[in-house]
Amino acid sequence: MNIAKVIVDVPASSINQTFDYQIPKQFQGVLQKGMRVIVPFGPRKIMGFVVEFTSQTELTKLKDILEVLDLTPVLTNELLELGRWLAEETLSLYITALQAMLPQVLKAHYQKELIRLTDEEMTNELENFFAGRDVIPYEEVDHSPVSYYQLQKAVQDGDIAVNYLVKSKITKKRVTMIKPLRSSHLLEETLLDLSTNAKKQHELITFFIENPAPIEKRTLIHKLQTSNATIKNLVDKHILENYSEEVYRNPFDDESIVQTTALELTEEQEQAIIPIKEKIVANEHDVFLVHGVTGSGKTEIYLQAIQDVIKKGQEAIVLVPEISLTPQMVKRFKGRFGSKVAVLHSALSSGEKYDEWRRIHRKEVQVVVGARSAIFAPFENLGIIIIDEEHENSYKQEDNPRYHARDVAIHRGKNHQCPVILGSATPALESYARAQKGVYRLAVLEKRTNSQAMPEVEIIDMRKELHAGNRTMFSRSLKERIEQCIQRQEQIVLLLNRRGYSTFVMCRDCGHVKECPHCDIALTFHKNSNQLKCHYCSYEEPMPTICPECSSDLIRYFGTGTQRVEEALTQLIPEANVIRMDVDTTRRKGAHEKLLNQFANREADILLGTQMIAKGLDFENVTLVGVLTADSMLHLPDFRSSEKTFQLLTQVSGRAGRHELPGEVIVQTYTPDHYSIELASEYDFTQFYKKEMAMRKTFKYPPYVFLALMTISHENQVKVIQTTQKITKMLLDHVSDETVVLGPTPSPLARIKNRYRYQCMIKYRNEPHIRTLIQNIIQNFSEETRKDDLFITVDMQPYQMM
Ligand SMILES: Nc1ncnc2c1ncn2[C@@H]1O[C@H](COP(=O)(O)OP(=O)(O)OP(=O)(O)O)[C@@H](O)[C@H]1O
Ligand SMILES: [Zn+2]
Ligand SMILES: [Zn+2]
Repeated sequence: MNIAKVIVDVPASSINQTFDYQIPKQFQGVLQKGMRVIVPFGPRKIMGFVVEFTSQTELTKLKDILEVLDLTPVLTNELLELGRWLAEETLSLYITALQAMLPQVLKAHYQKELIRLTDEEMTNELENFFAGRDVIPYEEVDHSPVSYYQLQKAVQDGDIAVNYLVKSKITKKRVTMIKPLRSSHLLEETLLDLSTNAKKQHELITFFIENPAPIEKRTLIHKLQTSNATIKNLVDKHILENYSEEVYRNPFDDESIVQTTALELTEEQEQAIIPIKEKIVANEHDVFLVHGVTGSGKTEIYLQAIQDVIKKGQEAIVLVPEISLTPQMVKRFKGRFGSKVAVLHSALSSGEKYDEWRRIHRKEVQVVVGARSAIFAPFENLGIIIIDEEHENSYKQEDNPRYHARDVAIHRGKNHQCPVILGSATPALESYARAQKGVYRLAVLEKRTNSQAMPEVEIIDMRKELHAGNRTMFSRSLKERIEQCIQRQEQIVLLLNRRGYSTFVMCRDCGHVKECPHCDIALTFHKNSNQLKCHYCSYEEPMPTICPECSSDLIRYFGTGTQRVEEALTQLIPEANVIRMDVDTTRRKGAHEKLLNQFANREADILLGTQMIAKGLDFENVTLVGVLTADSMLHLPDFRSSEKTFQLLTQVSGRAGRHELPGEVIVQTYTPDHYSIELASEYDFTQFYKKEMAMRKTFKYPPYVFLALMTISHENQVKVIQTTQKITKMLLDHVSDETVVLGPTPSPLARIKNRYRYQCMIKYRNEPHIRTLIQNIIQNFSEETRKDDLFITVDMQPYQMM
C-alpha cells in the first residue's frame, strides 16, 4: 500500500478523478487519508488530498509525493465520503466539495517565482530586471520591460528557471510575552544597582517584583504607560526576557457571559423534547420538525437536547442563519455550555475562523454554533444536528458546490445515527409537506412561553393613505402608535423590507432610469459618496445633475433606502431617537453588536433596519413593530415570493411583546388583500400552507416537482440563445413525457458584466438519470467552455431564480 490516490487542486472537469503517486519512504506509515499533500502535476507543484491507498497502479512510472502538509488528517473518512456524495448530488467537482468543508486558510495558494541559474552576464533587460537578486516573484514580469519571449528564451537556454511554490496560508496568531529572568529578590538587588535616572526601568522592575508572572507585552505597555525601548533595554541586559507564544484568537468576550441553567420546560416544550431525547439515548437517526410560534422557546429545547448529547460524550452542530448569529444568540449557547462552544461566523477574520476550526478539530469543544458551512465541522461522534430557522434561504449555497445545508445535515445524521432537528415558526413548504407525509416527525408549539397572545396585527392600506393626502411613507396610524410608544418609554422595531427595492435614480420628466452599462440593472445611489454603483460588477459613476436623455435637472433618486427613512422619520417625529441598522452601518467589525447593545440599553427608541433585524432578536421592551413596505418582495420573479413574504412578516411580528408587555404590529402595504399578507397577520400558517400548496400544484413547483436550473452565459447573445436552444432540445429528447423543460428564456438578470444570460428550467418528478443526463450535456460543450469562454452552470435545487 505505498501508492496514494490523490484528488488534486485543479478545478476542471477533465481532472475530476484521482491520480496515483508513490509514497516516499519517509512518509510511509505516516501518511493518512484526508491529509493534504503537495504533488508534482505537469510542470507545477500543487496541493491535493489523499483519499485512498493502493498497492497497484496501471501506470508504469509514478511520481513521488513531495511534501505532506498535515500531521493529522484535516478531513475525516466520513467527510471524504460526504464530499463524494455532495459532488454527485450537486453536480460539482470532488475537489470543490472537499475545499468547501475546510476553512479558507487551509486552501493552498500558489506562487510562481523566477530563479537565476547562471553566473554569466544575461541581457541588459534581464540584468536590470533581476537587479542583483537570485529569486524574484513571477508577478514582477507584468510590470517590467522584459518580454515573455525573452523570458522563454532564457528558460530554454537554461539561464533562468520558473519555480512553482505552494503555500498553505496557515497563520497562527502569536503574541509577545515578557517575563523576568531573575527571581524577585534578585530583581530588588538589580533595582539598587540601577541609576536613579532610569525611572522608567525602575517602574518596570518594581512591577515584576510584585507580579512575576509572564505578561503580554501589549498589556504591559498599556498598563505601565511604558515604552518598547524601556523593555528592550532590560531585555538586552538579560533582566527580562521576551518570547512569543501561540494564542487562539477569541473574538467573543467570554468573560462577560453569565452562566445559565436549564429552565423548567413548559408542557408543550416537554412534549416536543421527549421523542428527541429518546432518539439521542437510542443512537437513532430521525428528523424532527419543530414548528413553534416565535417566542415559544424552541431555543431552550435545542439547549436541553444538546445537554443530553454532551453528557453522553457526543458532539452537537447548531446552524443558525448568518444574520441571526448575533452576539445575543452566541451568548445563549456560551451561557449554557461555556468554553465547550466554538462559533463559526463569516464575519470572523480567516485567522479567527481557522482558530475556531482547530478547536473543533482537536476536540477541545463539543458544540459548534455557526452559519451554513459549520455543517462540515469535523466532529467524529455527532449526537445531534440542529438547524434553527430552517426555512432560511441562506442555508443554500449559491456557488459551487450548490448544496443545501439541510440535505447535508440529514446525510450526516444518517452517518452518525443521530437525530436532526429542524426548527422554525414558518417552516419551508418542502419541510412541512414532508412532516405531513410522515417523513419527518412534527412537533408543534402553539403558545409563547410567556403565555401572552401573539401581538395583534393591523394592516394599513397605503393607497388609502395617499388618497387621504398623506404622501409620507408613514401612515397616520403608524405615526400615532410610534408617538404613543415613545411616550410610554417603550421601544419600536421598524422594518424596511428592502429586497427588490433600492435607491435607483430616475428622471421625473422623462422617466429615464440610470442603468449599469454592463449589467441589466438599475444603478444604486450611495449618498455618502454621491456615487451611483452597480451591485453586480462594481461599476461606479458620479450622480448626474442633469438627465442624460432629456437634460432635465429633475433627476432624483427613488425608492426608500434606510437612510432616507431615517431622515423622514426624524422629521416627522423629532423626539424619536433612531438606531439605523443596514449594510452601511454594520460594515465595521463589531458595529452590529454595538448597535444592538445600545438598543438593548434603551439608548434609542427605534431600531430601524432591513431584513437583518427581523430575526432572532429578543428585547423585552419592544412593544411595537412596524413594517413599512410589506409587499416589495411580492413581485419578484420567484415562485417563492409569497412564501418569503409570509415568513418575513411572521418573523418580524414575533419581535414584539416577547416578555411581560403585550405587543402590537402595523403592516403597511399596497396589496392588503394578498393572502400572504392577510394570513401572516392572522398567524395562520396552516391556511397559508394549504393555499400555497394549491398554487404550487397548479403551476408545477416544488414540493410537487423537483427543479433543475441551467444557466448559460456568453458575451455573444446569439451564441447564448443557440446554445440554450441546443441544450433544451437535448434535454427534451431524453426526459420522460411527464417532465417539463422550459426554455430558452432570458434570465431575470439578463446581462451581468457584459455577459448575456439565458436559462432553461427542468421540472421533474421522476428522472432517475437526470444528473447523468445533465452531466453528459455539459460534457458535450466542454470544448466551448474551455476555449470560447462559454459558461454553463447548473443548480439542482435553485433558490435564486435570477
Ligand atoms: N420553559 C421556559 N420557561 C420560561 N421561559 C422560557 C422557557 N423557555 C424559553 N423561555 C424564554 O422565552 C423566550 C423565548 O424563547 P426562545 O427565544 O427560545 O423562543 P424561540 O421559539 O426560539 O423564538 P424565535 O423563533 O422568535 O427566535 C426567551 O426569553 C426564553 O428565555
Ligand atoms: Zn429625463
Ligand atoms: Zn454592472
